[in-house]
Amino acid sequence: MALETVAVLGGGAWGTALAQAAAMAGRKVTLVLRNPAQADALNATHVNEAALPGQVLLSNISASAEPVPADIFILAVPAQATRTLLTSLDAKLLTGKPVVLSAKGLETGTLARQSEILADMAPDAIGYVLSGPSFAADVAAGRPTAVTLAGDDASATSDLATALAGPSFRPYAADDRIGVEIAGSLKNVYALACGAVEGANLGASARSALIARGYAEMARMVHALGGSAHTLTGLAGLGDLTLTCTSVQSRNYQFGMALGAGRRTADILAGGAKLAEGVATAPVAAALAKSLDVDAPLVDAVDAFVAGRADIATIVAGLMSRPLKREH
Ligand SMILES: NC(=O)C1=CN([C@@H]2O[C@H](COP(=O)(O)OP(=O)(O)OC[C@H]3O[C@@H](n4cnc5c(N)ncnc54)[C@H](OP(=O)(O)O)[C@@H]3O)[C@@H](O)[C@H]2O)C=CC1
Ligand SMILES: O=C(CO)COP(=O)(O)O
Repeated sequence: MALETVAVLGGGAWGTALAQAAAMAGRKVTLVLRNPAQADALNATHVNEAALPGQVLLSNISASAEPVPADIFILAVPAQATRTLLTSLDAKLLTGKPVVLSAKGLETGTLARQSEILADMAPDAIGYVLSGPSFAADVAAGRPTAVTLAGDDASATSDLATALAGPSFRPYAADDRIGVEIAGSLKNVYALACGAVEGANLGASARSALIARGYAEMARMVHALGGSAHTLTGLAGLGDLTLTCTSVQSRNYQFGMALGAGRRTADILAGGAKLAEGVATAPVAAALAKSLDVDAPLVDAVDAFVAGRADIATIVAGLMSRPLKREH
């Protein structure tokens, strides 16, 4: 199958960075933005100023306000917008094509993973998920980055990884889409918690405890959904969990810091906060855990905290007074 041309649907920070990564890999890339004026400006300046200010994009990237045919599609809109985006597309465009899902979140209402949304909306597309420790600014600037790319067919996934790999962008092929998607979605929820720990001055020890117990919770969830907990030892699991839960560059971490400092979710959102996927995913993950009968006290705590149902002192007291148990 030809893997020469790439259409990236969604022109925010991540879509722009993935367009740059694909261009560095030698592909001919179209970045599809929904705003025609933004597409025109990008074609004129080779900068997507709204998404990655000042970052010059390679000349083999052009922008379009209309979807175009391509050998590879990459979807890079927020998790809650993926279904809307797919609704607006002619599904025939995606028939038989690799479609790389790069959003990290679970859908409100349906509890669906991104690949489940794709299967629902474009069943003839071939779904892959891409996730891992990768800030858009790093990828676009050509700083070394490694991610997981998971698909059902090992040989096709390796071919796709090869088509997207460049000198600074290294996708590792994998086969557990469930594990990769749950890891990418839940790490944002735990990053909110870790940011809150920093915002409330609860200490680095508490943050590391959250990371480790969050990892255990993720593993229970992945196992219950039929994925492999082993996936979590990789880039999409441990790699991204560590990055997002310890870095003030993370938007989820920043949002958590604001919450931990005493601000309310509605006020932070009203103040024009950047996208923090964990805010929408926390209640979905809590509902999913409940539906699977998985013990997920941290997801439940973040859900309650973000929704304003409990303050941080009450949440910490609740978590610390849970019955003692064996670690594994
Ligand atoms: N930024 C990062 O470092 C990384 C992000 N991700 C993930 O990528 C996803 C997107 O994040 P990111 O790009 O950073 O977010 P941004 O907020 O930077 O951009 C989101 C983009 O999606 C567009 N969009 C929203 N709804 C639609 C729609 N219905 N149709 C078409 N376009 C739409 C927006 O368009 P408009 O500007 O017109 O509103 C905007 O360009 C998230 O799930 C995130 O977790 C993953 C790894 C790294
Ligand atoms: O997913 C990311 C890095 O891997 C980006 O995290 P934030 O969305 O929290 O900035």
